[in-house]
Amino acid sequence: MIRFEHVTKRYADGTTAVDDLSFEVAEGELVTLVGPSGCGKTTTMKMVNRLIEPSSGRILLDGEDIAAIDPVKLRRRIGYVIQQVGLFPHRTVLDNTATVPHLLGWQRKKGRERAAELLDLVGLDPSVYGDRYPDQLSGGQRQRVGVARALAADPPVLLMDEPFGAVDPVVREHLQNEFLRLQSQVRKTVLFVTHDMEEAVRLGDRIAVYGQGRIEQFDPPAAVLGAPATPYVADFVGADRGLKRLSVTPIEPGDLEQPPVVHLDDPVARAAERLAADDARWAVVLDDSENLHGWLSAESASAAESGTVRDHSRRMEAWLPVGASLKQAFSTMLQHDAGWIAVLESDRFLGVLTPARLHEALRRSIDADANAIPRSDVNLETVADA
Ligand SMILES: Nc1ncnc2c1ncn2[C@@H]1O[C@H](COP(=O)(O)OP(=O)(O)OP(=O)(O)O)[C@@H](O)[C@H]1O
Repeated sequence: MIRFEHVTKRYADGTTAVDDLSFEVAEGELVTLVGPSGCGKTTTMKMVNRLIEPSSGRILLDGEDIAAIDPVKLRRRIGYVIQQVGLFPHRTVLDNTATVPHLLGWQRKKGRERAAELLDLVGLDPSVYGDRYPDQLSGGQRQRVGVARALAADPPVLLMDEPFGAVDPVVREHLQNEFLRLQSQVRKTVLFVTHDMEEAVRLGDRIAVYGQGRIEQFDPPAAVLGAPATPYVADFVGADRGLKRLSVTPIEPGDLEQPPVVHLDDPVARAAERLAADDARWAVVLDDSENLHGWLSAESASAAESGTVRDHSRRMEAWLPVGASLKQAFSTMLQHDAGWIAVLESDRFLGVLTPARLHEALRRSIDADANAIPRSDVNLETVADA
């Protein structure tokens, strides 16, 4: 979709901002460009919509050399979101969002309808926010309007230059999650500039890690974290990359522990025997449809004199779908102050993740990436401590 072929940008003062860059971004892919200040990320991005012209090399959009496309027409195919959102202060949120449809000559009504639809999509109720002016919004809300505006004419490509850089970390994480949800619906081809590795890892299908004017590594997040291509990348990714990996490592069925399982209508005495036989401290409780209900402790089962599991079990709120990240698992454990969480596929109970299993999964994933083998093939005995 976007292809850089040996692109170099040398500014008039002799600064080489980008040096012989070649890479390709597939349709519907989100690539994050990450690197220290001044390494050429913004220059790379601005060459795509011809705000900056390359000194040599060429850039293709859908196979077409962009040098041959009229810049104004080109920019209509490319949404652009920047940190200083650049909303028009004297226009309402709705009118700001409809800017591009308006420039494209859409009828006013159609443009405003589309704008309202997009505000809704980015989580701003148009009937509440549509008639406000930009200075009547929070920073996070203004960023959302910026994203809605960039999407208004439904461009296939989005360029985003530190779009969430100016908001506090909590709002930022919220915007990132919303943006991921949005992207799963609209599937744009996205170049996303950030200098925050955590953001690059959370959002990118692939990450381009920049050194001075060059890409040092161009890989999916797990590979960048697990197998940094050069000492520079390892250094940039940081010593806490094990921690960052949590957000890109999914829970797999092989990570789970299988405690005893009992059912709601089982006599509690039988459940107690089962727990004693397995020498287990607790059992998972399922209902008739094999859906998770909660748990039963060995202590309350053996103390019970009569009744069914239903009478002595407790509900379990801490669960996640298989495929959720280890970071979500960790955070769910903390939130519920739980020593384990249930992992489900649709509604079906698959097993439980404990802190020890979580740590094992993390160690396995590091070794799997370093040796390019599946996680299930990793022999933990031979894995060095993460
Ligand atoms: N108009 C210009 N003239 C001369 N040098 C420039 C110009 N614009 C950018 N540069 C230089 O080119 C290099 C790359 O700049 P660029 O803005 O692409 O970096 P960046 O990675 O986006 O940095 P940041 O994260 O700080 O925005 C820097 O050394 C910068 O000083």
